[in-house]
Amino acid sequence: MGGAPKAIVVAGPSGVGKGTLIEKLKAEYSEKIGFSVSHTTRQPRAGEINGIHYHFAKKEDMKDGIDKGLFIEWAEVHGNYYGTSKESVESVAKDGKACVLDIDVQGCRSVRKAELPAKIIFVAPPSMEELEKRLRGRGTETEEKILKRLKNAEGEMAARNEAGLFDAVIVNDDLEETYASFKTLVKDEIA
Ligand SMILES: Nc1ncnc2c1ncn2[C@@H]1O[C@H](COP(=O)(O)OP(=O)(O)OP(=O)(O)O)[C@@H](O)[C@H]1O
Repeated sequence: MGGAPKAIVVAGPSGVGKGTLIEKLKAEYSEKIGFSVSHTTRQPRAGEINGIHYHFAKKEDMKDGIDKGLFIEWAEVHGNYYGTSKESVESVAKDGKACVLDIDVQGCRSVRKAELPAKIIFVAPPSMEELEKRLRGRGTETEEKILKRLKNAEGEMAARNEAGLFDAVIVNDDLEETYASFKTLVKDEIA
C-alpha cells in the first residue's frame, strides 16, 4: 500500500471491548501505530509536557477551533474543554503510523465529514445482555453510570447500519477470533 497509513477508528457501545482490542493491537504492533495528542484547556499538572501529554490551549482558542470545525470530537468536562483535532490525527499519519482512535458514532461522522483517511470499524456485542454483563463485570462503573451507558448503547447500535459510516462491523463474541478479524481489516495500515 502506498501513502500514509489510514487512521484506525474503533467505535461501538461502552463495554463492548474496544479498549481491549486496541491494547492487543498496541502490544503486537507498537511501532506501527500511534495515538493522537488531545487538546485541553485545563492547567498542566506537574510533569505534563505540552504537545506530548496534551496540547494545552486557551479556552477562547479552543472554542474558536471547535467553531471552525477543526476538532473531530470534543467535550466539556467540569468546565474545561477536551478534544481531538483533525491536525493531531494527521500528524500521526505523517510520522508513518496508523493513528488509533476510540471514539463514539458522532466522532465517526466527523471523521467522514473531515475526509480523514480512515478505516472505521464498529464493534458490536453478541447481545445486549452480554454487553451488560461485561459492563458490570468490569466493575469500574456505578449503577447509575451502567444504566446511562446501556441507554447510550441503544443509540450507538442504531447507527451500525448507517450508510457510508463504517467500513466493517465485527461482533466481539470470542475475543481471539474478533482480534483476528480486526487485524485482517486493518492489515494494510499495520503492514
Ligand atoms: N470478547 C470478549 N469476551 C468477554 N469479555 C470481554 C471480551 N472483550 C472484552 N471483554 C471484557 O469486557 C469489559 C469491557 O471491555 P473494554 O473495557 O475493552 O470495553 P470498551 O468498549 O473499551 O468500553 P468503554 O467504551 O467504556 O471504554 C472488560 O472487562 C473486558 O475484559
